[in-house]
Amino acid sequence: MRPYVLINSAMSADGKISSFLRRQVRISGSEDLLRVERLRAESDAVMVGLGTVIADDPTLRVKSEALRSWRLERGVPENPLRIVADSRARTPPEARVLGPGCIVAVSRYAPEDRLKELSERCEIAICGEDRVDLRELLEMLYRRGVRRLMVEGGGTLNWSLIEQGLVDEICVFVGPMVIGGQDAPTLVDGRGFPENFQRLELESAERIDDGLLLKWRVVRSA
Ligand SMILES: NC(=O)C1=CN([C@@H]2O[C@H](COP(=O)(O)OP(=O)(O)OC[C@H]3O[C@@H](n4cnc5c(N)ncnc54)[C@H](O)[C@@H]3O)[C@@H](O)[C@H]2O)C=CC1
Ligand SMILES: Nc1nc(O)c(N)c(N[C@@H]2O[C@H](COP(=O)(O)O)[C@@H](O)[C@H]2O)n1
Repeated sequence: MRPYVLINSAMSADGKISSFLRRQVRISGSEDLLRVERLRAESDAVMVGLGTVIADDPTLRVKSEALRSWRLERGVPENPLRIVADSRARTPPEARVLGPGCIVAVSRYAPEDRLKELSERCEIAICGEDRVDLRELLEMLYRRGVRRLMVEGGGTLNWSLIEQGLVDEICVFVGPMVIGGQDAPTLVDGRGFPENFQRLELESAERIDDGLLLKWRVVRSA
């Protein structure tokens, strides 16, 4: 058993989630950022890949006091669990995502000295041999009570999850800009499908800020 997995992202009109500089680009408008906050607050856990931690240094916490109180009233911690997929335990010790409530998922290849240092700042979950085994990680999260997992990128982690059939829904805000560049990260990077592309079903399309919010359901092949 695994949690319901929702990928949320913001991309430019040409499908990029950042520029070739790989630094955070503000694509979402204020209304979309509020929506993202609500999605976080409604999730049991929020996950990113190491590339996003290094590029954006996200907190992955719920910033709105009202939404944190809303969670507490429901008997859950102020913030969802924060998960980082990081096979070799390279998360910088000063990363803002670390602290109580953060799990760094590593593989058995992660060096002992890195694990020792990181384990002072977060919980460590060992899943997989060479790379984090995402299915194993999701099953572990389910056993810990995670029923709804929000994934906030980036393109490499999104690809691995989609390739392995571990995603149920994709929400993407398409912002009013062109970023361009063949080396700029896109919503889904990795190797890509040569054929038998993952099919999606459009659930809704809504105009928000100066862009479009698209919600897609991932179609399971029979
Ligand atoms: N506009 C948006 O909504 C968002 C944009 N971004 C952007 O995306 C870029 C980062 O994306 P990426 O470099 O693709 O990094 P990523 O965030 O997808 O992390 C990839 C890394 O995760 C680790 N990992 C461990 N196990 C893995 C597995 N089984 N499969 C895949 N990765 C695994 C590896 O170290 C891998 O290099 C940044 O430029 C950031 O600004 C990131 C999140 C959201
Ligand atoms: N929804 C959305 N819109 C954008 O324009 C973005 N650049 C991102 N990036 C993601 O948001 C994370 C920021 O997290 P904190 O607010 O620091 O907790 C960042 O890491 C990306 O995952 N998202």
